[in-house]
Amino acid sequence: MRTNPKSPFSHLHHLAGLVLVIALLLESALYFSNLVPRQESLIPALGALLNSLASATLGAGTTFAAFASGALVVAFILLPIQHFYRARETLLLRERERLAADNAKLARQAASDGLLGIANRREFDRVLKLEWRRAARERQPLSLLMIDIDCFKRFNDSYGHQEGDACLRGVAEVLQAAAARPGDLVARYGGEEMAVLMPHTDLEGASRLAERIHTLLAERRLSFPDSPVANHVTVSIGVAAMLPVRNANRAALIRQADEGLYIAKENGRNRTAIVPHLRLISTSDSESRATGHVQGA
Ligand SMILES: Nc1nc2c(ncn2[C@@H]2O[C@H](COP(=O)(O)OP(=O)(O)OP(=O)(O)O)[C@@H](O)[C@H]2O)c(=O)[nH]1
Repeated sequence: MRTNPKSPFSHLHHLAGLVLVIALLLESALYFSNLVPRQESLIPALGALLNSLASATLGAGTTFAAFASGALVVAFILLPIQHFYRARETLLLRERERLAADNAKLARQAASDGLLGIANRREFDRVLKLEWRRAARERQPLSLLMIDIDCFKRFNDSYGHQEGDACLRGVAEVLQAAAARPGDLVARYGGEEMAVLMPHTDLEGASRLAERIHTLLAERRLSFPDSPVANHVTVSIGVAAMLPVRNANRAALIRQADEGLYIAKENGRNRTAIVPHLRLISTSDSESRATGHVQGA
């Protein structure tokens, strides 16, 4: 059926349709472009605009028609679209949170030893590098304990590798209980050798921690009747401390603690050997030798 082009109702129809289409396009465009926060719907504002436009130009009857068609558009087009995008947004947010949690878990796994649950060698190297630089910046001492289970080969030979693994876990737990400061790092350095890195700690503080490890281990009494040292699991510990200098060779700290460990083993095991050099170390003197000072446990 053809409509009379001069009929005011026909103009009203076109105008209302045009306004509604523009409203719909505007709402969608704003949604897609992120120009307004998505929590703030424009729908009430657009409804009010439609109403005032219609009543100003066309009178009460047509106001109702505009309001009714606007309400239909809102109910059947705009609200479902809004609902769809909000649901999608929630889904994306959850997915992002899940990915962040997965990434954190993967990073933790990559940094820790699968058997002992303490930091692995890679993480130790990473943290040593960072702490060395920080200590140089803050002119603070950095200490290191190198810890080795005594006669562990005999332990494995006597009780088997599974018991050996349990023993390693027990020692790692003792180290974690002893190194209680938030900055301390307990790591598996390799095989049955573990390390504790202590920022802001001098030789005296590090030696106290070494003694605490011997005491806690004796209290824990991890059974080792075949040990030639004691009838429980014991460790030997090398202690070193330095005042690092940026760009200096941090391997010197490891070398010094290793030297202490060697001396502790040589002197009968189940003891601590302190390499007593709290000194500024530079690239040139990093090769110089440390002399060992032995302390019984
Ligand atoms: N069960 C178990 N054993 C390990 C692991 N890593 C290294 N070992 C064992 O640790 C033992 C280390 O032995 P050695 O280096 O000879 O030293 P030790 O017997 O502890 O003697 P001292 O260090 O001189 O007291 C070896 O038998 C390794 O097989 C591990 O993850 N699990």
